[in-house]
Amino acid sequence: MEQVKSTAAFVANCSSHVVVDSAGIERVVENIQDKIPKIEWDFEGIHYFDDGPLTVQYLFVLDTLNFCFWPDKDLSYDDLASGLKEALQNDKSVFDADRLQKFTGLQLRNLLKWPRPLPLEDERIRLLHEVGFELERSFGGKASKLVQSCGKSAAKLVATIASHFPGFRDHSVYKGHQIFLYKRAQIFAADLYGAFKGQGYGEFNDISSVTIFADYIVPAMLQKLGVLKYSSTLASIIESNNEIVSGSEEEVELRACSIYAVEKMRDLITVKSGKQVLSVELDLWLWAYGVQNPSLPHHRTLSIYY
Ligand SMILES: Nc1nc2c(c(CN[C@H]3C=C[C@H](O)[C@@H]3O)cn2[C@@H]2O[C@H](COP(=O)(O)O)[C@@H](O)[C@H]2O)c(=O)[nH]1
Repeated sequence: MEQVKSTAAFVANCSSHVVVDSAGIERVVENIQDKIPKIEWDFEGIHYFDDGPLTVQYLFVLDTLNFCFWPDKDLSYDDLASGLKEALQNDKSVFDADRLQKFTGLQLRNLLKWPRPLPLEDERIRLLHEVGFELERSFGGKASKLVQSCGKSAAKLVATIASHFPGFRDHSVYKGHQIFLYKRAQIFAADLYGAFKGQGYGEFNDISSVTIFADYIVPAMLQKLGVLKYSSTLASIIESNNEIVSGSEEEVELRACSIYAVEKMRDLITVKSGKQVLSVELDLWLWAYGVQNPSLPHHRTLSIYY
């Protein structure tokens, strides 16, 4: 995760379309008075949880598909999390590695009770096949074995996922430099931490090294709070719902500056209060408020990473 932090800082330092405003960070930290509003993992009550390895399998499948809902204006992350939960409750073997490798678009759509093709449905299916195949080849078919192989290190988990599952390699090249954002791999570690309350499969000695998950909600929330400032061209692209190309300077800056800004916010909280906070906690607070503001304009990029 050091790579995520250092490359996000590189982008923030030579950014052209997005500025991280230190005064905005100061204001937010003052307003929350060093207390991040506490949001419970699964505050929505939509996730599967049974305290065992099947929950790990569920979360890995969930985060394999945890991207790009906005092209269908009625679809949201909640539909995915609750649809997969119901499917698992009805059939405990639905996410077995051999079955993941055979999923079709129509089956996934039916499973989620979605009446039309999902956004990037062919990519979702390709990624499910990849996950089923590699889980079977290297981890006895079980996401729980993948987690256990990482010895309570979230950093090792992210690195292991990125090395085994190409679909999780959330990298970009920006001004000639490779930038690491790892949204879905990191959120899997955070989901384990949140669901298992830091115990068992959710115990990580280095959870503080996880950054925020650079999606399309957190940047919008940071902009609303005055932490991110956009160039007038970028602001008008976002406000008019025009698409931003994956890998473009604008897109990488939106994501990387969000990571950098929240790391700065976290440092400032520590300086002001002496308290250590986790980026995972800041992320859940920002995200939960962001999704409760559906009118918040967010950037639109077709991407398998977020
Ligand atoms: N940064 C960040 N991004 C997150 C999540 C989550 C859900 N995390 C669960 C963990 C605990 C809670 O109980 C949550 O349920 C989804 N997303 C992203 O949001 C977008 C979906 O938006 P909309 O189209 O409006 O549904 C999409 O990019 C999706 O990948 C998060 O926590 N942090």
